[in-house]
Amino acid sequence: MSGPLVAERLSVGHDGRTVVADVNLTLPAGTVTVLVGPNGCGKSTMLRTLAGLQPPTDGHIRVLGDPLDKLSRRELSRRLAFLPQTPLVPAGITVRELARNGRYAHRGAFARHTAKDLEAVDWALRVTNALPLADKRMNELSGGERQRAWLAAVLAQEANILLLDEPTTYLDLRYQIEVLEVVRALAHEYGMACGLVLHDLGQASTYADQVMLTAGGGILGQGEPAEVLTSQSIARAFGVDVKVVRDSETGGIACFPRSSPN
Ligand SMILES: Nc1ncnc2c1ncn2[C@@H]1O[C@H](COP(=O)(O)OP(=O)(O)OP(=O)(O)O)[C@@H](O)[C@H]1O
Repeated sequence: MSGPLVAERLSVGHDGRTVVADVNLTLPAGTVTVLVGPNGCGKSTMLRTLAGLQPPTDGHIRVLGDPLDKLSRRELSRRLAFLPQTPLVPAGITVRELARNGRYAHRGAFARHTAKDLEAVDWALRVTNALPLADKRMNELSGGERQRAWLAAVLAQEANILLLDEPTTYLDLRYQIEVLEVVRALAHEYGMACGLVLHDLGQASTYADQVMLTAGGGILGQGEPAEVLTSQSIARAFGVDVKVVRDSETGGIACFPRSSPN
């Protein structure tokens, strides 16, 4: 499979210690890929490595055909946008200013914003339903509003690839759905390659075109949610005995515990 983001025989980790080994992964254009797995299995490490924020312990990553480690920070930012779990908010900044900062990769450090920059910012604010928040300061927003503002900022970057680390954390159900609907639209309507980490297997199976199940230092399954997220694979990955019920309309699953974890 080809795609804007391709990793071959990728191993990731920290301080020379490999956390996930030997992964082949493609994020195709126009699809949502969701990484799931137990706490500490290496999902964030994987995403940060794919985003170029830390080097792999082994293997190769290509971004739009070019080796990631050969791209300048600015060139990489034009191709790939990353939203970490807890991004730091610059003091006193408004939502529109934050989104404008997302245009950094498209202009010089001291250059003025062009009409194209302003257009991209407006588009990003509109798509994320953040236009009504545009002139509010980030520190005046609720968690859900702030998350939409961050999403607008990474969208304003107009990258081909979007990586989001647990974008639904701290959000109530409505905002979780809203963020996931935006991500799905970005993939299916705008052709972006979206990769995100989620803990909720129901949401992962509903919104993912492909799922990657990580545990025990490797990949237990990769493919369509219905193939990957079974009671057997969930038992192996999470050490829990669950009955998996699939909703025929949405493809989403619900997990019902059959016994307590030991
Ligand atoms: N900066 C770091 N330095 C050293 N080890 C780290 C660092 N960050 C994470 N780790 C370790 O790497 C492993 C994987 O962590 P990671 O955060 O990638 O897991 P995760 O699957 O995202 O977990 P969670 O679901 O809890 O967010 C863990 O053992 C963790 O302790």
